[in-house]
Amino acid sequence: MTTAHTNTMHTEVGSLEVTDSSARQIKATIRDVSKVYRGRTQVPALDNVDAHIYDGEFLTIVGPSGCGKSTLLRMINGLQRPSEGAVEISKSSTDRPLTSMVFQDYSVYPWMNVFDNVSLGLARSGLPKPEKHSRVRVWLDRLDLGKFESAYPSELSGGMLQRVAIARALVAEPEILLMDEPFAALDAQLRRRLQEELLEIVGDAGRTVVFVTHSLEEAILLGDRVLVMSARPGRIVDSVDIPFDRPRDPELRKSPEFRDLEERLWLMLKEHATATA
Ligand SMILES: Nc1ncnc2c1ncn2[C@@H]1O[C@H](COP(=O)(O)OP(=O)(O)OP(=O)(O)O)[C@@H](O)[C@H]1O
Repeated sequence: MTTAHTNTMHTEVGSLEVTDSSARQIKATIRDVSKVYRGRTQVPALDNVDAHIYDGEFLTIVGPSGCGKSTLLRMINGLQRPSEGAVEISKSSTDRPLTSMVFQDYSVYPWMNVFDNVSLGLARSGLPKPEKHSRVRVWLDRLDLGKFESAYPSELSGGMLQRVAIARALVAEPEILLMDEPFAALDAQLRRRLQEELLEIVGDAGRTVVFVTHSLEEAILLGDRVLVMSARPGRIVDSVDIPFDRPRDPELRKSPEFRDLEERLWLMLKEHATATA
């Protein structure tokens, strides 16, 4: 059966499904989602993806190149429709957007200064101007951009541009923050710095985040749970809970438990690395 992407909104928090013993509330359900890109050739990108996103969790997604990770994020934020199946998001508030997305390529507007780029996140919020401005300033400070609010993108480094994109996504306080390899274009040092900043930002707030990455280390360091996908057409082959408490010290990456988990995920990826269509 072919069903359109719905982003169904259950407005009553009390109506949320609760399924497991730890009573995690489900924020979104990806129900039997398949996607075939139809052009001169047909590209099956996702095959019957079934998954929950829990309220307040930091979910990371890993999988071989081209397995449909970005496609899945685009289905969650409604940029694309599934060929089959549906994505349902439980909305808890009427004045927050369902999702905001951060991409790998910074996606900031070169003709707007930092302040205006971040303000765009609130363009449809309906908030009065003074409140908008104070919320923008909170996030500029939080992401170390306070001194650069009048600067233009051409004056900023890659790391700062990505901070602008993250601030713009966060200022909107989306129900789900979607991040598609947001640090992939940064050099190793900057990538670590931004990982650490993100750890601090999410550590205290119980935000719902879905984060796609090629880096298993990043997936474990940041995630509460890792979804492992197979090669194209992507399926979910496993969901692995990350057993480390928060706040997390980035030094955690050196521990034997961390390295064991990384090895386990690597073996899973290797097993499912070959495309089947
Ligand atoms: N608009 C499109 N039209 C046709 N094929 C597409 C389109 N977008 C993506 N694809 C194909 O669908 C498959 C999944 O792409 P997608 O970008 O979702 O994978 P990914 O896992 O995010 O890739 P990567 O790891 O390289 O970032 C790939 O084979 C890609 O070439």
